[in-house]
Amino acid sequence: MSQRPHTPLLDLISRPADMKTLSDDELCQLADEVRAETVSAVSETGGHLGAGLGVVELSVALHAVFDTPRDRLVWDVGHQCYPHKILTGRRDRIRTLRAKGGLSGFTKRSESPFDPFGAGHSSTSISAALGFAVARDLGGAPEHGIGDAIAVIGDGSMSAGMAFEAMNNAGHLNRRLFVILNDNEMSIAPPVGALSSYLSRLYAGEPFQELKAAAKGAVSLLPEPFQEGARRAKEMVKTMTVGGTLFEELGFSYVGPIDGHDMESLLSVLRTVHDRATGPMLIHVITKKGKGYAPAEAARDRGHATAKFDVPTGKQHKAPSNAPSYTSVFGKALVELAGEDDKVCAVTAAMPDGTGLNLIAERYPSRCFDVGIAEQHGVTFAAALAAGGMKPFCAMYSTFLQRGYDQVVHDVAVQRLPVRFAIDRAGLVGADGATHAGSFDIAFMANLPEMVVMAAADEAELMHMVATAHSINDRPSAFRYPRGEGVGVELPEKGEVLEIGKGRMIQQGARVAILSFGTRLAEVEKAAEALAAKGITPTIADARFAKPLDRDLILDLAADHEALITIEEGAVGGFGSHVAQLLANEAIFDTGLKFRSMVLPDTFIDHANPARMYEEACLSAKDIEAKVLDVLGVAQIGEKRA
Ligand SMILES: Cc1ncc(C[n+]2csc(CCOP(=O)(O)OP(=O)(O)O)c2C)c(N)n1
Ligand SMILES: CC(=O)[C@@H](O)[C@H](O)COP(=O)(O)O
Ligand SMILES: [Mg+2]
Repeated sequence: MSQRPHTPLLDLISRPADMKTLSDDELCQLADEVRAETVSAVSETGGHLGAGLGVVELSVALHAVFDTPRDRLVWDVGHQCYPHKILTGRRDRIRTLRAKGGLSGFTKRSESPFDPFGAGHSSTSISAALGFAVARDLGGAPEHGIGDAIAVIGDGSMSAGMAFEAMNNAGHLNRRLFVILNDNEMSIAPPVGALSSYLSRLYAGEPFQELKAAAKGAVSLLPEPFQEGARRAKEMVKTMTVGGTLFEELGFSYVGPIDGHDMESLLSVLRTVHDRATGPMLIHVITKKGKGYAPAEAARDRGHATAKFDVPTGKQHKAPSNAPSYTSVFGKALVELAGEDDKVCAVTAAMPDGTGLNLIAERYPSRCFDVGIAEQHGVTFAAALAAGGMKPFCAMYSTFLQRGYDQVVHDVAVQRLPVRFAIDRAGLVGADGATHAGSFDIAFMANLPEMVVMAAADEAELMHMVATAHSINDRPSAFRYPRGEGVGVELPEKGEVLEIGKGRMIQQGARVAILSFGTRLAEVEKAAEALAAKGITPTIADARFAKPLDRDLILDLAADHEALITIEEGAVGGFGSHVAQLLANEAIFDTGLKFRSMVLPDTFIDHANPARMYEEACLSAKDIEAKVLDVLGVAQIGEKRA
């Protein structure tokens, strides 16, 4: 970080309009201050650091040149938006990032008019910016009007099909639209794929001053001093095997590559394109993830995400762990299986470390596939691996699997192919908030014919479910487990193959039975302790399977108890709904059984730590205890939590 003494300019900037009077030198100074403020804030909050540090100059330059919020600036994923938040009236709350009641870690429409489109999942920005451009041209938002539409998308996010669907449409619609390709040669992990290699080839070995404006019209859009270099670059590009850049072939004018940390280049190119562009334009900006903060620049993930840390050393303050994470238990179990069975293979969509597949990638690299941010392709690719005789484990976060859902239905389930879905980050995930919550997978997987759906109650159960999924060769299966540490149970040497569709009894009690699906079981057991003190001993069972249901277990529990309560870390439509359907169809409600289903509330829950989120969702031990007392008609002393 620059150490030069200066009068703090950031104190004078409460919104981008305040930047309009700053000189270019002052904008450079402002960028240094924004970088220091970003590092300082994230050291206190934790969060996504590296991506934001890489776009500090770009954020300042975009706000200096464009007229936000009238011009709609759309950040892809939104994990790089902290500098943007600092510049757009949220500096006073920047140290509340990702905490309950604080700023979101992503862009969010309800938070600020400077966030015209919310994000969290990748590769949506070009579609959104194009939508704004067309709304503008059709006279939308007549009160304030819509000016320009600008998408800022990273090289990793550019690999997704959705980005290309938008480019395809934008090239055809031919509206004035800016796509800034922020190329830092990083995704969360190093980027993979032919597109990544292509982008590198676009600037390999070229000094930045030799701006390659390969598009016919683009040369004239560049500032005078750059035009000669650009002409030469254009000649050079003509000699390449491709006829022009891929982006030009799609109907965009291409400008770049530009050094995204050189404010002078950024400002002059953005001013020129701002003044002269008529159609869609792609500006290729080269940046460094983690730029300007040495510990981030040196980290394997370039500081992509961090816990709170000490600024001078970069040392992160991580709470000591008491148990292995579910992710690592899954990753190790899969490596073991892959050692025993050479048909086992694995697919991740740009999350090798996050899903634990880094372990199999290291040990059996030829059987682990990082397909990039391409969940749809990843699922279909896994389907065909299965059709071709392999045993694929498709490991995705619950929230990102949503993007591959048609492929789950059409390519996997309809064809009854034995893809094993390892669904990580199931349930509420904490600081990433609503966009990343794994709330829907039980519902959207369990409604598919023949799909086997399991949820692990603890990390030993997860090992059994990996083994069980491996053994299912005639249909698809899925097992879900949450973010974070397990409960600390002893791990078996090897996972056991479970009997399909059979749950397990945890405790035999009377009057009320609690049937848990997944890791709420620990809270159920806590609630049972509190209930024991009140003379109530609930029966507790772990369903293990949402599909097929353990009919015998459920019907026995229903027959032997006054009340049956189901609980799961998922939205309505999941496990509890399937149990209710069974009870209704078997006319069990006619017998007077009291049935309650505890699910996530029908609302999107904002970021907080997971325990707080589950309290808000009324799925914690206290809520389970209250539900039992309520269903049994036992009077409760004390107040109900608001
Ligand atoms: C659909 C989807 N899949 C996966 C992710 C997880 N994810 C968040 S950021 C990221 C990497 C993005 O890389 P890039 O766009 O190059 O941005 P950078 O972090 O390099 O600035 C990934 C894989 C996501 N947010 N959305
Ligand atoms: C921005 C994004 O989508 C990812 O970086 C995500 O925040 C990762 O989540 P985990 O921390 O649970 O791996
Ligand atoms: Mg990147």
